[in-house]
Amino acid sequence: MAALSTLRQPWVSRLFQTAQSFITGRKKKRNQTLIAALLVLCLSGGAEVLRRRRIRNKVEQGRARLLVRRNSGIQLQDGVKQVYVPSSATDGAVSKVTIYPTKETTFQAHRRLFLSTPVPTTTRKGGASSVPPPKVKPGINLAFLHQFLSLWSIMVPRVTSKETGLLFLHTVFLVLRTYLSLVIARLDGVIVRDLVSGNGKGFLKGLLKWVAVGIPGVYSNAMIKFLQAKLSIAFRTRLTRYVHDLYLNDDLGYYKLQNLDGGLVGGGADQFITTDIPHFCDSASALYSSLGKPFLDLIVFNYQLYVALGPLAFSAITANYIGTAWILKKLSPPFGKLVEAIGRAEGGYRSSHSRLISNAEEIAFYGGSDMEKTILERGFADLKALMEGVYKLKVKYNMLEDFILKYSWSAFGYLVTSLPVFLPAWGGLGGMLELAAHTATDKALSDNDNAISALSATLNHERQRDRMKAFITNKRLMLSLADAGGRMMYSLKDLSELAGYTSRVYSLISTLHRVHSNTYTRPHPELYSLADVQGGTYRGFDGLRFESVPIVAPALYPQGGEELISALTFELHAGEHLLISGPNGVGKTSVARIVAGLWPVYRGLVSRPRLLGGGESGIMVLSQRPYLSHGNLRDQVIYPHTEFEMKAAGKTDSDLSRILESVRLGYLEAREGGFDVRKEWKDVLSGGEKQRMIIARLLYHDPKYAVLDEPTSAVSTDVEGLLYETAKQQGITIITISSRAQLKRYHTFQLELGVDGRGWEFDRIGGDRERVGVRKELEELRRKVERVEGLKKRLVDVKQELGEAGLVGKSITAN
Ligand SMILES: Nc1ncnc2c1ncn2[C@@H]1O[C@H](COP(=O)(O)OP(=O)(O)OP(=O)(O)O)[C@@H](O)[C@H]1O
Repeated sequence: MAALSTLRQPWVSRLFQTAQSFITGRKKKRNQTLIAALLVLCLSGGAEVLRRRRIRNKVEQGRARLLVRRNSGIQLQDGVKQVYVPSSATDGAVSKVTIYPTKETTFQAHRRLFLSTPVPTTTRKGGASSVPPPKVKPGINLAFLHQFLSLWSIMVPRVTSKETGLLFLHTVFLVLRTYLSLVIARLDGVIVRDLVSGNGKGFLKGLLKWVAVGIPGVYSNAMIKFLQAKLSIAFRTRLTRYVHDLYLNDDLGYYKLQNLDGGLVGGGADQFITTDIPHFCDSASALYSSLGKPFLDLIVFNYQLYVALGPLAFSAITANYIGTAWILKKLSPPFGKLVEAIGRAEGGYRSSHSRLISNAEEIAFYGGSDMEKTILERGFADLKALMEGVYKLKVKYNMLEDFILKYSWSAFGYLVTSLPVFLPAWGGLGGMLELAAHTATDKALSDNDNAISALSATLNHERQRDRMKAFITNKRLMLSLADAGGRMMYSLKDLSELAGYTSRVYSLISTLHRVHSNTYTRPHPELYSLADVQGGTYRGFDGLRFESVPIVAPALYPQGGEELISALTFELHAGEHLLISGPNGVGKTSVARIVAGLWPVYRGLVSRPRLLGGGESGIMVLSQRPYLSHGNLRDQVIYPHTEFEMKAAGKTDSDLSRILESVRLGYLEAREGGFDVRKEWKDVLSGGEKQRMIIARLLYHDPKYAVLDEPTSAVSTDVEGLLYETAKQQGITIITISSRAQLKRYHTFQLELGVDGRGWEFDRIGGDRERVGVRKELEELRRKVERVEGLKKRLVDVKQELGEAGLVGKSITAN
């Protein structure tokens, strides 16, 4: 209590206040200082972060530019790759793209979608069979739905994926646009009403609202187009990466698609990937807005008209839609099929051009431009004829479509909007208003009262204005509805075209899946069918062994292959170099194709090293035609390694210089301006240089075994010896495919193919059998020489006899 009373003293409270103000003042100041300090700290921290980020960006940009120049990327965990691509054509800026590979489990899950199309085909007895028809005609049918949904699962893999966000945003703007159309329809009616009734204030207010609605209107229109393009790119990215993962992997899809599987009709895989996928994506993303928006409009506007005009109008509109859709569907040409046919013709025409580009030099040597022109013109004429046919069909269809959708629908629209006026009992809300107005006027007239008559005239006037407003609003709604309906009907055509693209993209992916999973199930009577591969390959053998393996040239599935060599058997170990020889076309290169897994092992067993490439457990196959890749000089030596892999393997540019030196290509680095220079190497290097470059590649990868197909046909004999010696010194066991007998000296064994047709002989060079063979050949030659000597002697004798008889002139000599 005493303490309390002390506190109540005025001087105490004054002191307390002074202290408090001092403290709060100090506190305020301190707080201010603290805030200022914090602000300075934040600002300087932020500036530092920005500075570091700028430096990091600069370093990263520098490194990225280097990677772009060096044709390389960064390999992350789980096969994730980071590549850099130029993002601006002018300032050399690059942007980072992270590519996630498709998981094997995803492919497995998708197989059931792409390898068996569950199209129910009801048999006559009523039973259902789910066997997929080999080729369903593209069109709006169940197969299309299945194909589209299968592709959709690739384009939008998860609910949480980016594409779902884009679709959602797209939908938001579509709804917004529909809402704005509704607002505009109402506003239109109000403005006309105010104009007719001379209500200036209301008219101006209406105009202002009209302009205000325009701003979100144009924004939503622009966004719809933008999001449609974004969607198309997003779909294309997903599909292209998926296809790349199936196309370019260890299963050699890119080879098998052309040489073993006949699933792709009309154009090569390039046409499908670069043309059909984009067409499909554009068409799919456009369809979402061209179908989604009118669909939404139909629901909203129909409801509005139902309220305004009544159930009769609604039923008439619905019947009109169904009737129109039925007529158009009945009379429309098969757009899906036509699109597919055009795609096929485009593919053929394009592949003729690609062939011309890749064989330009050979064709130029022959002066074959006339022949090539004929081929190209024929291809284009096919395409043109097809396109003209399609456009002719489209003209008729467009006339019918326009007449129905524009003229007959407008007339129908007027009819429906007049319902409340002429048939008020059937005219919904509008009709009810009309009826109410009628009753009021009639009452006024029957009352015969002047004041009420005047009121009735005003009511009449009012009714006319409302009628005008209702008519304008309903007419606009009808126009929007007709537009929406029209777009729905037009999109029937788009849908058919989409079906055509869908069919092509689906056939690409299902063929790739079939190659990837080796699913050839259709039974076939042929002996060597892809559905009847009984042999196998064991990867992990230190050497090369064939056990009763027939060499079979495959035909496109479902046809069977042709046997070239029967049941080949031989075994080879490290250090035993083999020469495979035989006449042209007998199947020498085919042995390499089987080793590399390009062709199937129909019967028997092939055992080979584990990897197809360099290193202790690798076998490398170098083809007859030297392949030079896109990229710089370094890439030619290290192919198929990237620079990143080269560094990971502990190799440097000076190692490459040494290798080039050893194949007598040391001058290239200086002549071409270093390892980073990019050129079209297949045009820059001569035939011999190309072959030496391929040997350099072999020395770089340093495999334990190497199959070389005619590796030195274009190099001089001294270089040939040097190349073989260098490769052997490196410990590479060489299997050469060549019919040149002088290569025997570099090999231990010889495999002769085509002995008595499909036979073969495997023997040690200089071995007993060969020695016996050579001896036999020598004896044969000796016998022939003896016979020649005998003939010569006989000739001299005959001449002598004839001379003595005086029958022959002096012109005959012994020679
Ligand atoms: N992709 C293929 N599909 C079907 N048959 C093929 C294919 N490639 C080659 N052939 C055929 O297989 C046979 C053997 O071809 P291969 O290339 O193995 O002959 P080769 O003995 O190496 O001939 P060359 O000495 O002329 O190089 C030839 O008749 C050829 O026409």
